[in-house]
Amino acid sequence: MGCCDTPGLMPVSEAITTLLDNTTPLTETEVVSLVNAQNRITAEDIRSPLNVPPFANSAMDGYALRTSDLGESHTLTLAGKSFAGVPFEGEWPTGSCIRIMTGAEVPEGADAVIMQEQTTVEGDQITFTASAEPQQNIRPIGDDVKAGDVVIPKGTLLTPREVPMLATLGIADVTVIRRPKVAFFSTGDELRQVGETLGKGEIYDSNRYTIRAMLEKMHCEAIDLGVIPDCPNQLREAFLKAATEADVIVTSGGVSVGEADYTKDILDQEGEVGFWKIAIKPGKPFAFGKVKNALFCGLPGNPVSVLVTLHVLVQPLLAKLAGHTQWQPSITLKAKAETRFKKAPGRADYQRAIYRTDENGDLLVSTTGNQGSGAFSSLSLANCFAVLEQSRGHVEVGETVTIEPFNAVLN
Ligand SMILES: Nc1nc2c(c(=O)[nH]1)N[C@H]1C(S)=C(S)[C@@H](COP(=O)(O)OP(=O)(O)OC[C@H]3O[C@@H](n4cnc5c(N)ncnc54)[C@H](O)[C@@H]3O)O[C@H]1N2
Ligand code: MOO
Repeated sequence: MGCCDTPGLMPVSEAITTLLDNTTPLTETEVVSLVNAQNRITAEDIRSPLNVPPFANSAMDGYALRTSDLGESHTLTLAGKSFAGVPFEGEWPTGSCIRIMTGAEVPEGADAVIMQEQTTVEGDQITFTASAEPQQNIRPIGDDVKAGDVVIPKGTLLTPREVPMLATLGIADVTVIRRPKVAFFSTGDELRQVGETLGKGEIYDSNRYTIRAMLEKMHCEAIDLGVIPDCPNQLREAFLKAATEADVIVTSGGVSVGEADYTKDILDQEGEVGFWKIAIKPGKPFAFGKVKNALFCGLPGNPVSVLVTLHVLVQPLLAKLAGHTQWQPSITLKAKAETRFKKAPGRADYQRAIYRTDENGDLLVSTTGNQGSGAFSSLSLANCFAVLEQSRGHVEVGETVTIEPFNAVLN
């Protein structure tokens, strides 16, 4: 145990390492058409079947010529036209030039294109008002991609930065890794569905909405098993059903030490507990383990704890399971505190905060208010987490704070 560790609580970095060490990437693949390939992960290196561009073409509307033909007069005779899709074919004599459009194939022998703004035209006599460097305004064959190059490596998430690239290569079908199946349920006798009327002591089940929304943003197949009451037998059944249907089980609630907190006991009975309790706030009683072949992530019931533990702990696990090899945690930046941040040493706090750039370009960060584990309203005001290190106490105005801008999953 290091100097700043808290007895019984695993440091966040160690918890993430353990989660990843227990996660084996999926290997089953499926073929999807390119229109359905967004948000999928490539199962193999994708090599280009062609050069891009596939032929030398013009970057400008103008005239293709041989620079050696530009004599003292700078005037050449028009000998033909090359349009995108309708290239010039045939011979063009010395001393002539070819009208060419952007994207059109450069005629054999031409070594430059002069843009039409740098010409005067009289009948078929084209006078060039600027000189030309060899290869000027010509996009050579294979300038962007060479045939046979690996364009998209295995394990890449296909986004608007990759899908059009595959279209450019003429690739209609993509072999991708199957999506992780994640079964989830909430636990608690107090939980009602939205649309129902609340009785005494009851609240709405919001955690399943958090879990579903984040799983979908993480491109998983989300299997909603509903709300399970605080009843050991029903919980046991839900555990076993989830384990047969999914690669990962995510639950909310019942992982603390209360008399109706059965989740960890059932994990212990039906599977194995990997670890329990992390030095994180919110999210301390997070439980990790296995039920049959499924990984198990037991999130604490408090609504902000659910979002934070999904983000900090479950997200890396799912990225690895999904076979996403380039996945990185969100970037962190340093910002100056504009407000005080209340904190007790002992756990790493993920506080809801808002950062901005001041007139000097410096990053500033302030709290969005109530940091209680159930206070969800301060989340929608926030654009980042203020990540306050485990050993740290209160942060005073002017001190430096590590911030983690919300990534695509939370935006
Ligand atoms: N004696 C101790 N008590 C508590 C400890 C502790 O160490 N010793 N830890 C506290 C911490 S930290 C957390 S976090 C919570 C986690 O408890 P559970 O995971 O057992 O969660 P529940 O008790 O079931 O619920 C906590 C809270 O969240 C509400 N909740 C639960 N599910 C939902 C849902 N689906 N949607 C909305 N809200 C939900 C629930 O009503 C409770 O208010 O334990 C502390 N206690
Ligand atoms: O860890 Mo709990 O999530 O602080 O409230």
